[in-house]
Amino acid sequence: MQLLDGKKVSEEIKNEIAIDVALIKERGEKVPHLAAILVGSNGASLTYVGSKVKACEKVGFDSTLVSLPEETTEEELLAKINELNDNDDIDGFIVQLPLPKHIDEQKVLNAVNPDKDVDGFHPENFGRMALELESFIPATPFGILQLLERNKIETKGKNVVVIGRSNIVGKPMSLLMSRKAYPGNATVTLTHSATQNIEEITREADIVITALGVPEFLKADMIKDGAVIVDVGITRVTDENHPKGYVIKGDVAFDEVAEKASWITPVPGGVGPMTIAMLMKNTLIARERKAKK
Ligand SMILES: Nc1nc2c(c(=O)[nH]1)N[C@@H](CN(C=O)c1ccc(C(=O)N[C@@H](CCC(=O)O)C(=O)O)cc1)CN2
Repeated sequence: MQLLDGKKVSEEIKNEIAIDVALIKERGEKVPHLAAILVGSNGASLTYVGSKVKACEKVGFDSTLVSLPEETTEEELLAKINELNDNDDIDGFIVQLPLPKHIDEQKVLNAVNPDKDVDGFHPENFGRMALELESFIPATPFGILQLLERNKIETKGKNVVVIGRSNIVGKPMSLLMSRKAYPGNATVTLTHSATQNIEEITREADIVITALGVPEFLKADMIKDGAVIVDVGITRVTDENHPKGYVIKGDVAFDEVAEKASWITPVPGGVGPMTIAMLMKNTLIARERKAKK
């Protein structure tokens, strides 16, 4: 078994971005500027947004964190989004998900200017991605593509099984793996909560990408020998013996699955850090596209 090391690959990508930023500075141009909107104080979201701000510092971007209280209304959030849409200094921005239940998530994502939508969640970007046109690719699927490509994993003609149909990971991932370009050109099965006998489907997979959020869902007897396993799950499970009070569990029963897999992502240190690195990449792309206009 070989590790699909997201920590290592994400550092490589951030170093490459930092070199590009140094060149931007040398030319006397403005460095990319990412803004993040966080509504409420969900512990995991605070961590992720903190990692995004730290990554901006590392690669040399400007960053702005907009923290809004849990009680923020949909109208107030939409007003903030319009402000960022109109602010020429901001190249790209994200709205950290999930949002509090009283806010309509899709309505909010629809309000982001597609040119600044570095999460790739706006319907225009999603549609363009599906049509294999230039678009922003959501950071987690983009990160998985990079992990496969940089480890030279063959995908053409392979059976890929995606578990989970979220708009952030499962749906875009299934579209990307079925597109013509590498990594892709695979035969894709998108499974979800209504899928029956899922183990019969996963056992046929050359590559399993699981984004379910159920700790240790994928067991060794559900995969075939030599399969590539990509674990997107990051569930916080309470553990009073741990200094943080929780441990992070993936969707994969790592030890037993690793014995059968050819490649596997660890959790933590797999897909998570790639998500952050690819958000940086999308922000750089947003800046470059704007500079060309
Ligand atoms: N607007 C968005 N919201 C959310 C996204 C997203 O891409 N855009 N994805 C997830 C959360 N997420 C980024 O926002 C994210 C999740 C996990 C990690 C990560 O590095 N995880 C570490 C463990 C960190 C920890 O919990 O201590 C790892 O896997 O090694 C980064 C980003 C939902 N919301």
